[in-house]
Amino acid sequence: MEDAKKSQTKVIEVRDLALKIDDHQILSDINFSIDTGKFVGLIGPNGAGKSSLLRSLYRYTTPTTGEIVFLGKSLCHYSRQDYARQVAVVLQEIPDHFNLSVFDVVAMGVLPHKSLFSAVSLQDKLAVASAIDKVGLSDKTRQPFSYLSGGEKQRVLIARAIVQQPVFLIMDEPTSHLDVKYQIQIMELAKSLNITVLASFHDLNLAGALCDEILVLKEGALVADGKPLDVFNAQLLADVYGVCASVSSVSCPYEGIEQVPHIRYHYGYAL
Ligand SMILES: Nc1ncnc2c1ncn2[C@@H]1O[C@H](COP(=O)(O)OP(=O)(O)OP(=O)(O)O)[C@@H](O)[C@H]1O
Repeated sequence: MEDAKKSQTKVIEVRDLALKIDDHQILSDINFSIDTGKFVGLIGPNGAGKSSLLRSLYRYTTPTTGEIVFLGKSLCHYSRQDYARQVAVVLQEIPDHFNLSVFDVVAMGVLPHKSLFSAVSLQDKLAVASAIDKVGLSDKTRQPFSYLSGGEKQRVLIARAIVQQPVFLIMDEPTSHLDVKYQIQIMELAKSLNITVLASFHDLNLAGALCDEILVLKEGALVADGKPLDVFNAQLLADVYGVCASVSSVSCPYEGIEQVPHIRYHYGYAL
């Protein structure tokens, strides 16, 4: 089974996906796949359907039509627990983990791997402590989660995902509460996990610098996908976001990538 998982080149395939709620067509005709180990950014303006698409992928929402295939098998053939063991989710809304400490919230990451009533082992505790350290919150390990700032809570949820050791990590605007240092740190951390990631972004320069591939949603449809340098251009930014911008190519700090796009917005054009 482990070997079968590793040999899959595609972690996720989305085929002809559409989502309609009441009379509202939220997503239509979505087709894409993500290869193992890729870090993919999902971008698009407010209301484009990014969260709706991600919700379908982590099984919160059932698409109206189409199919999602995870590691070669249709999602409907996975039990909830089996899927939860392999897919971690970090959301922009921060759940209120009433009365739980930072340690307890991060330790929830080991639960999908445990049978009912089995205890958290010493090895689990070390993994939890190590993940808390990685996100820079060791000094807050015993603090109640509810006392943390929005950015600190977000970092705790990333630590929980690290502990879960998923095959696939889905992140819905994970940097929305973070200051610029932690925006970069958290996304670099997600990248360093060397797992397959699909993350939605509003910061296009951050997405362009970090992602192997970009998916662009507009009004519920996938209008572009490819490498950041191929996707980001002035025409696309005008068409999708209605902004005037120029895109240049700059050298990249990350190993294996030579050039990344850099977007410069021109303000005042809408006046
Ligand atoms: N349960 C629902 N019922 C009706 N409409 C919905 C529902 N969920 C989402 N929508 C609508 O679907 C569209 C896409 O919403 P979604 O939250 O997926 O967009 P988004 O790209 O994530 O936006 P943002 O960048 O603002 O977070 C919006 O018009 C939203 O109002």
